[in-house]
This record gives sequence, structure tokens and C-alpha cells, in this order.
Amino acid sequence: MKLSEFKLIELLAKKLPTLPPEVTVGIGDDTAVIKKDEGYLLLTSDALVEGSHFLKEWKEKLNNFYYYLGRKLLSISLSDIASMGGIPEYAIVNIGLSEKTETEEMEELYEGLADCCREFSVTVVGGDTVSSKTEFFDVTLTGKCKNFMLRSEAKPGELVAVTGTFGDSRAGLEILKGKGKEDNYLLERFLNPIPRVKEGVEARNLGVKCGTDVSDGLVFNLYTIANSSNVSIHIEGEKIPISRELLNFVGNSEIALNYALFGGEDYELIITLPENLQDKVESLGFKVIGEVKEGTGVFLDGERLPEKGYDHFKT
Ligand SMILES: Nc1ncnc2c1ncn2[C@@H]1O[C@H](COP(=O)(O)OP(=O)(O)O)[C@@H](O)[C@H]1O
Ligand SMILES: Cc1ncc(C[n+]2csc(CCOP(=O)(O)OP(=O)(O)O)c2C)c(N)n1
Ligand SMILES: [Mg+2]
Repeated sequence: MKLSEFKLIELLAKKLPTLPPEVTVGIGDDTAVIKKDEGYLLLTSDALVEGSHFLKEWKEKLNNFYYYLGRKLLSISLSDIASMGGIPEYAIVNIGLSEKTETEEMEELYEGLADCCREFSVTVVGGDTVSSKTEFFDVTLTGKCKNFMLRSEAKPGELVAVTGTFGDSRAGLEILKGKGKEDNYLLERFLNPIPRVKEGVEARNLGVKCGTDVSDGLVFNLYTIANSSNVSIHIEGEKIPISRELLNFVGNSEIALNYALFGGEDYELIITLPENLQDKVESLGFKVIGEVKEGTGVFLDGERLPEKGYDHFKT
């Protein structure tokens, strides 16, 4: 594919018929938003594909690898519902199995999926099972909300805040690829991201209007807010949350910051909020990392950052 992931989606979206009036948000945010009764239906889909998101050989390194894959499969869509401030409800699961797939692996995948369903009160209501050259797993998830957060609602003068720490997942991926020293915390952060559903709902309940989650990298997802809100975002390097484990893994704070900014698969939330909500969102566990201003772009300590992140057709 010659185009970037996002240019391609833009091109394909133009082919589709115009939206009916009940579709409040179509392609372009973390979930679709569809007006329903007194509130909204949220709808999202994400896939995990052998070769792109995981390697089958990782099974040899971890005896419960497919359990974690089952959890992550649901968690990545839960993170999209979380970023809208929604409550997850129903899931459809499509699985593509190769000649190498074993029954026990799929049982393990479904045990992970089931545990995650129990933890977040999600009900699997169907799916599809097909053969494929390489394995793939795909979840479509619905959610509900009375009000939602969007990428396009950031306003100049607001603060930018995030949950959790950044860059750990990329380090976990490197460990699985055989680079660097083993670290269970970092591995866990890659294999078992915890979607911030509670934080998303609570932020929205406080009146926060802008949110997204971080799958392609902190900077890239800050750009999705900046671009769709027509604002600039200014963050401070020393405020970016970085774990002790990541610092130990990479050895110095400059490289750790690079992992945090561009790593990807963090599945943490970014929100923007008016200053008067700062204490309240901090008590939910969010940390302020910067501010929203007029203009365009994302800046770190005054310097414009490149709009780069994970792109399926570039990496
Ligand atoms: N093949 C596709 N057809 C229609 N919409 C798509 C397609 N792929 C992605 N999208 C939409 O494009 C937007 C961006 O996708 P993506 O970056 O995958 O979102 P996210 O990081 O929240 O999963 C989303 O609204 C998503 O639903
Ligand atoms: C084998 C392998 N190589 C690279 C990665 C890293 N990686 C794959 S997808 C991705 C970004 C997020 O995934 P995507 O499918 O784009 O999620 P979405 O933005 O749609 O939520 C990253 C960092 C990986 N997990 N596994
Ligand atoms: Mg997606």
C-alpha cells in the first residue's frame, strides 16, 4: 500500500453514501456515535493480526500467550469506548485461523476474552470463524452513553491530561522481540493493557468534552486532537509520565522520553479540560502534561514535534 493508513481511510470514506441524520459521528473518531432514545449508541472495531500485532513464535516464550491475546483483543476496543466516556455492552468476535492454529490455543484465547468480558461487563453475542493464511482476531464492540467526548472538542486555554505512563508497551514489545533485559512489568504492559473505562466515564461525568486514546503513539494521538480541533497542543517533557521500569530498561531519560512520545499501544487516555476541573480530574488519576493554544501542531517544550506514529503501511 502506497498511501498512509489515514490517507487511505480518507480516500475510501469518500466512496460511501452520506450519513443518515441519526449518525451523530461517523468515520474519524474513536467510535461511531448513533442517536438512540435518550442517549447514544457507540460502535467500534479493532483487529489483532499475526505478523502486524503479534508473532506466533511468542507462544514459545510465554505459555499463556493466547490468554493474553484474548484479553488484549477486547481491551483495545474497550479503550475506544473509554475514550468516548461510554459504558461497553455487546461484542461480535471474528476469528481467522491458519493451518498452524491449535484448538487449545483458541480455547485459551477465549478464556482471556471471557475474563475481560467479566471484568468489564461485556457480552459476546456472535461472530464469524474462517480459515486464513495467517491468524487474525477482530472485535466489534458497542457501548452506550448519555454524553460523549470527541477528538474535535479541544479549546484554546484548556489543559491536556493523561492517564498512566507511556512507552512501557513499546519496551515490552522489544523484550518479546529479544531486545533488552526481561522485565515482567513492561511485558505485562504490552500483553495486557488495562482499558481506562472507569476514568473515561468519570471524566465525561465531570463535564470533560474532549478525549481520545493512545494506540499509535502519544504525539500522534495528540496530533489527532490538534488537527480535528484546529488548535495547537503544548506539552512539557518533564511532565510526561514515565515508569521507573522503562527508565531502567532504556538506561537514560532522553531515550525513555522518546519511547513515551512515539512508542504506541499504550491504551491510555488523553483528555483536554478547562482549568477549573484540574483538581477533580487529578483525583481521578489524570496528570496534566500541557495546554491547548490557538494555532496548529504539537510542541514539546516549545519545539514542534513531527507528526509521526505507528502507520500500518510504513512500518
Ligand atoms: N476500512 C475502514 N472503513 C471505514 N472506516 C474505517 C476503516 N478503517 C478505519 N476506519 C475508521 O477510521 C477512523 C480511524 O481509525 P483508527 O485509527 O483505526 O481508529 P482507532 O485508533 O480509534 O482504532 C475510525 O473512525 C475508524 O472507525
Ligand atoms: C509483530 C509486531 N510488530 C509491531 C507491533 C507494534 N504495533 C502494531 S500495531 C501498533 C499501533 C496500534 O495498532 P492499530 O492496529 O493501528 O490500532 P488502532 O490505532 O486502530 O486502535 C503498534 C505499535 C506489534 N504489536 N507486533
Ligand atoms: Mg482502529
